[in-house]
Amino acid sequence: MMTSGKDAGHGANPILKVDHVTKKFGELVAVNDLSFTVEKGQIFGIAGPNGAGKSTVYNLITGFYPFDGRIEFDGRTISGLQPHRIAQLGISRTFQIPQTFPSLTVEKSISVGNRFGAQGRFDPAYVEEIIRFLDMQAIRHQPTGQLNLLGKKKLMMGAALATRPKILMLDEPMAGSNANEIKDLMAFIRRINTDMGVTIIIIEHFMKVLTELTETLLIIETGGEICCGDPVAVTCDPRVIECYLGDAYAEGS
Ligand SMILES: Nc1ncnc2c1ncn2[C@@H]1O[C@H](COP(=O)(O)OP(=O)(O)OP(=O)(O)O)[C@@H](O)[C@H]1O
Repeated sequence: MMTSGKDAGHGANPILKVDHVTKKFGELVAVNDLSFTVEKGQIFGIAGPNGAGKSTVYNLITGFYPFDGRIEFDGRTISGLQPHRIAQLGISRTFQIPQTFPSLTVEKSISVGNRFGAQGRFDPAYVEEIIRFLDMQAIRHQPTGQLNLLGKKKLMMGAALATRPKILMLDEPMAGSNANEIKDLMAFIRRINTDMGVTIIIIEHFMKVLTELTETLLIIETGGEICCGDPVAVTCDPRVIECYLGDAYAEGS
């Protein structure tokens, strides 16, 4: 079903509402009166050309910059809160280039995430659960700097999950991965959503990943919405083909 992200707040069970949000860097309008709603339990995709404002949207949700408009998470306004406070309320994110502490072991890295999310309290049983979920029991004492790219990506998601988020925001998780790794990561992301019950927002350039994985897809350009709705319908939208996908994609799909 094709809807508009502007219908913010009309979903059955919203967990995140971005409501008329604008962010300017000097004269540059990076995010322009953008509204969208993410439903609890969803995998929600965001795509658009380079410089469209996708990462800035993540930075606004996670509290890195002040902005105009309002963001509501799980029934409360989070606009203006500090990043660590937003993280502790239950929004966690990963980065396109895996950010790990190279000299820390797998187990310690997951523990750091757990301590941070629980504001210093530590739950070793939950750390154990995450290590099992990652299938990293055999390499728990290995420094994360020795992991391959796929391992680092999963470890970064595991450390984020150790904070016990309600929403996990992934920034181009497939970047630099081959076809087999993409398949593996897609299955892993599905398990985070279904087995752990975590709502997921994913920025990605691989449209096949978005059409297979997401339930709702938002396309933005120059900071504003182009369209939002069922991912297959969105990729057939002439405005999306014109501004982002190009005719070659439309002919090949
Ligand atoms: N801290 C900043 N200061 C000034 N301009 C910024 C800042 N962060 C982003 N921008 C600008 O805002 C616009 C949106 O950038 P953003 O990184 O959000 O786009 P994006 O869609 O994530 O792009 P990409 O797909 O290339 O990662 C760009 O023109 C960028 O140069």
